[in-house]
Amino acid sequence: MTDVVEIPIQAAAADLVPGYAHPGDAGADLRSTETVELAPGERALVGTGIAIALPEGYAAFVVPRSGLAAKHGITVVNAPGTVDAGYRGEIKVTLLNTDRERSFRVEPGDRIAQVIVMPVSRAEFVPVAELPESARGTGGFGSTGVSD
Ligand SMILES: O=c1ccn([C@H]2C[C@H](O)[C@@H](COP(=O)(O)OP(=O)(O)OP(=O)(O)O)O2)c(=O)[nH]1
Ligand SMILES: [Mg+2]
Repeated sequence: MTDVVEIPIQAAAADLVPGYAHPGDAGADLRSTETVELAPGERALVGTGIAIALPEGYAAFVVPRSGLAAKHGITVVNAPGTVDAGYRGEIKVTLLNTDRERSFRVEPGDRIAQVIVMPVSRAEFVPVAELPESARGTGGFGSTGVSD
């Protein structure tokens, strides 16, 4: 059993409290409080009816559900959406329908995305004249090859 982080939550209804489907799951599902019809290519900011108080040193990340993505082309525009520890507002999900032909309808109570709680470091960015060398150096964006 890994550490469990206790997170105070205010939920508009008890069934909106995010739940893990299985022991060991990283993502807890977020539910919609709204009815939304997403036309092909359309996006919407969808309420989840919850607000949380993350401990300092943690963040929560709003990410898509793979089933909605694979079957319906539903994703989260800004994935991973970042919920800061100090944020006390309602967590919202920027849902996007990437399907070119089919609309997607969200009903209240539907599981629209998931949230992952993680410890995060706070950085101090220190300007320097030279960065330390590394094996990768400045190579990126496909420098090791793209297709194989
Ligand atoms: O998917 C998301 C992403 C963010 N937020 C909330 C929590 C987060 O702490 C706040 C601000 O997010 P972010 O910093 O990504 O947005 P911004 O456009 O930079 O807004 P701000 O100027 O308020 O920081 O919005 C959500 O509810 N859902
Ligand atoms: Mg910001």
